[in-house]
Amino acid sequence: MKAVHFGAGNIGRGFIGMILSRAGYEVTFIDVDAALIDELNEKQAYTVILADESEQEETVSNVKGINSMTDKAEAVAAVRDADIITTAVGASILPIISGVLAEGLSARVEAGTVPVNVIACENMIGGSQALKDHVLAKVDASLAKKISAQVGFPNAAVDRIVPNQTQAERLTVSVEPYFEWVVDQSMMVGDVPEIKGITYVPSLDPFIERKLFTVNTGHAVAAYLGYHFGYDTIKEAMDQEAVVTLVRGALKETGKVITAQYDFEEAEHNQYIEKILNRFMNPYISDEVTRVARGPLRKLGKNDRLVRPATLYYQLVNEEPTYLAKAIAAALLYDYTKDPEAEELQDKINQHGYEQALQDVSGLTSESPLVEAVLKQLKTLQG
Ligand SMILES: NC(=O)C1=CN([C@@H]2O[C@H](COP(=O)(O)OP(=O)(O)OC[C@H]3O[C@@H](n4cnc5c(N)ncnc54)[C@H](O)[C@@H]3O)[C@@H](O)[C@H]2O)C=CC1
Ligand SMILES: O=P(O)(O)OC[C@H]1O[C@](O)(CO)[C@@H](O)[C@@H]1O
Repeated sequence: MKAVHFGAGNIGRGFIGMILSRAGYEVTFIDVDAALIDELNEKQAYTVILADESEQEETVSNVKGINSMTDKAEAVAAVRDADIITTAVGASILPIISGVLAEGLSARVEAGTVPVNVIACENMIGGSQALKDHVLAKVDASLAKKISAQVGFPNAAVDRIVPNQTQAERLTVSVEPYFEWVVDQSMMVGDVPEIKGITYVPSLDPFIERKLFTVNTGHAVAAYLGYHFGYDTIKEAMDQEAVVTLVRGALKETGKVITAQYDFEEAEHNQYIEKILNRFMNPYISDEVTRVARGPLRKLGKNDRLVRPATLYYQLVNEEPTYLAKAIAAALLYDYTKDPEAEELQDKINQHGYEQALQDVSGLTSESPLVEAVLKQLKTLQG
């Protein structure tokens, strides 16, 4: 059985590749990082270490790599012949990988082979569907019809904290013990592969929103406020009672939105929140605030982890989401110069001011009460 995974980075090696290899797949990583691909091909295995007191090590074997920059034809052929295809490249890279996917899937459906599923494992709502849209936009109408019939793009939620790595051995990756991979079965085609570690559900909405608006919202709040208060890592930020109070406050707000919409019990959801706060405090993980805060333009987007739950809070709870508004204000202050999106955000703010910049990146209009709430919180943060 052959798996093709786009993105041999932290989550690609530390989570998705590991699960697929454990399930008996030969895993081919497609990436653009030449040195990483060379090393994967040389060693054909790598180590995953659990970030807890056990420091348990697992060898992930039966893996290889293809550099899609230099060996595009090989990447296309791997897609054509795969039994399952996954991605973890970052939301903004999905349009870029859709070219190789479109060519490989076109060759596949023309040859009339068995159906296949493509699962985007990115932190976003509707990731696989978005990837499908990019792929279909690259082929003619007849191929689009065949691909739609023979290729499933089931949306997924993936949860495991894998920080940037500082291992001496480049391929080695340290990961938190916890993981969850949930896939929307209703969007799949053909036989559903039995893969230990994947949970198939009839509808993904409750799971992706619970995950994105708890794990990712909470992490983003800790990162933007942590950065604002001068901390380097999530752990350092979460060692401050004041930061924990702000993160917990934001998660209580998103919790109200989640339990108002979906069938999660409030008490059970509160336990989920506390478990996640503990994961952020894992002393065996050193996670830079700048990794978790990366891409503030994306993270301030209309459907992303901060603005969407804050907007829903007005609609479903009918109150002002003060903690989320503070986190959005902190995101607007995020000026890390090595992050191109932070640079672009600060340029926008310098040119047009906070209010206009917020509206531009979030799609909120001047009538939205959230804009005023954020500006109010901005003043408190700026002292
Ligand atoms: N690190 C984490 O804890 C988690 C990350 N995710 C999601 O997984 C995705 C990847 O995140 P990370 O693994 O942390 O990032 P990463 O930066 O470690 O890995 C991304 C990989 O994609 C590769 N890449 C870039 N452009 C490419 C292209 N055109 N074709 C093929 N590969 C390309 C990069 O070279 C890199 O190896 C993101 O969407 C993230 O939100 C989801 C859950 C957890
Ligand atoms: O990958 P993104 O969406 O930029 O954000 C970083 C996120 O990745 C994670 O490490 C895993 O989901 C989160 O903890 C964090 O919110």
